[in-house]
Amino acid sequence: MTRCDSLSTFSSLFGNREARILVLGLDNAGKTTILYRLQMCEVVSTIPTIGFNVETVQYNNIKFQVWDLGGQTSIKYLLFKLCFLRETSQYFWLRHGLQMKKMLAP
Ligand SMILES: Nc1nc2c(ncn2[C@@H]2O[C@H](COP(=O)(O)OP(=O)(O)OP(=O)(O)O)[C@@H](O)[C@H]2O)c(=O)[nH]1
Ligand SMILES: [Mg+2]
Repeated sequence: MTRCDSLSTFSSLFGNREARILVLGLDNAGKTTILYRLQMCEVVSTIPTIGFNVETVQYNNIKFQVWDLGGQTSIKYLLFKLCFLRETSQYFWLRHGLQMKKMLAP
């Protein structure tokens, strides 16, 4: 899927407006890779995200503010709270099937 294909899919969800997207997932799921793939059309090498990355991605008339939240357990539940408390247009939980057990662990 190209960058434009991906953004076109997102834009069909939001229509013509600004949108804030929260990308959630376990560590090493590929969240930061997706963020920079959308923004720069490149697959960049990443390191584990401490805290978050936030970038703006423009596509046609739509401005996406994409929040990529580090998946480390210590901040995972804080970020969940943020997700529900703040005004967020959409959020995505990025997961790998083999990580379900880890996600469900206390
Ligand atoms: N094979 C494969 N590897 C991927 C893919 N997406 C990301 N990776 C690799 O997975 C590793 C982790 O990617 P990140 O984007 O840093 O993962 P993350 O979800 O941001 O991780 P945290 O910041 O720790 O929460 C990197 O080595 C990426 O190159 C994918 O679609 N396929
Ligand atoms: Mg990351």
